[in-house]
Amino acid sequence: MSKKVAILTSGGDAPGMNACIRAIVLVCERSGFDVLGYLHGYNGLLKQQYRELDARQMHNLTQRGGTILHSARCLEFKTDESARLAAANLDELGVTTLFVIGGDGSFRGAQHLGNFWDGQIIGLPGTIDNDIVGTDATIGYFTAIETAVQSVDKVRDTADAFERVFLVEVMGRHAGFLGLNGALASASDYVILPELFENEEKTLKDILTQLNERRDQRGNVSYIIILAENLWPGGIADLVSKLEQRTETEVRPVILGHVQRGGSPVSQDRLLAMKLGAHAATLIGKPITGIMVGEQNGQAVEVPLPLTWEHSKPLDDLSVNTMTLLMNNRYA
Ligand SMILES: Nc1ncnc2c1ncn2[C@@H]1O[C@H](COP(=O)(O)OP(=O)(O)O)[C@@H](O)[C@H]1O
Ligand SMILES: O=P(O)(O)OC[C@H]1O[C@](O)(COP(=O)(O)O)[C@@H](O)[C@@H]1O
Repeated sequence: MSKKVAILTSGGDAPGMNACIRAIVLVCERSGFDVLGYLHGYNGLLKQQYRELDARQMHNLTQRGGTILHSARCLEFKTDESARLAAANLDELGVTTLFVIGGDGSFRGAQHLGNFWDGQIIGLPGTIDNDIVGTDATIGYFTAIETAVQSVDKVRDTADAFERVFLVEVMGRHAGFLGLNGALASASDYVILPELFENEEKTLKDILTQLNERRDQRGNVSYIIILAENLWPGGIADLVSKLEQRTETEVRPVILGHVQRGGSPVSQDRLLAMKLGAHAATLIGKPITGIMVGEQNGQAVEVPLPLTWEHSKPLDDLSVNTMTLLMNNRYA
């Protein structure tokens, strides 16, 4: 009997998930394995909702954003009862390997399932947040930076025309990777990130000092602040109003939101997705389970799932130092 493997995508979708599905399916097909795709994350696993996947369906897929398997959050999957049901459903279909493409929450779900299922479980890091330890980057992160940068470039045009202050909110849940690199690559003026945030007063003072210095030296200037979501205590509207009071000028907010999750994946995400997906498929049937396949320094690595979430992934020093030199601590 030929081996049967399954794939699901879970949590926040990320550009490149389709390229990863394709890589897994193509390698499986070469090896003569059957592949099915569960729909809507862990929901599909609980409801036995799936479709069969073969190489023909993978045509023209790499460049598509989103995920053909759909994604979802599934709170009930946290219960033991759900994990037992999922295990029974996998066994009923004869699935022996499950690939979970998602973020740290999805990996917790995979680990939970592993407590009740004897099959092989392999995670692949798919999230725009890049907040997964054990891999240099996650699938979707580069595209999200690109989208943020293109959006800020456009904001800059109108900000320049009016010499206005803009506050742009980016995603990232609790991680500043997207904010930091989006801010740097768009040559923004100031960035507020969860990892570096001290308090409201200090942040407001820093911004005021920098903006006033700029205005003293150059007259009216445009000024763009990048704000990571879920960070400012009173939300973006509160920061806008505090900045308007203190700068005595209009401040306009822009919330980039889910736009950052969409779009055709950039090459870096396609390549990462293909490399990780293809490598993961070569592990089928080997005595290794409960791991994430990641990339570190150009090498594929296999990392035990708990290590991917036990600690927060730190921002890299080079990016932070560059930001300090060119953005937050540059007054002229
Ligand atoms: N502790 C957990 N136990 C079981 N399942 C979990 C756990 N944490 C998350 N999940 C599952 O993973 C899904 C995605 O997690 P979430 O944190 O929303 O997204 P992401 O995987 O992108 O981080 C959840 O909706 C749930 O189905
Ligand atoms: O789509 P939702 O449920 O509103 O979730 C928004 C969150 O999902 C993300 O886009 C991706 O996060 P995850 O990959 O951890 O799901 C976060 O940046 C954002 O905070």
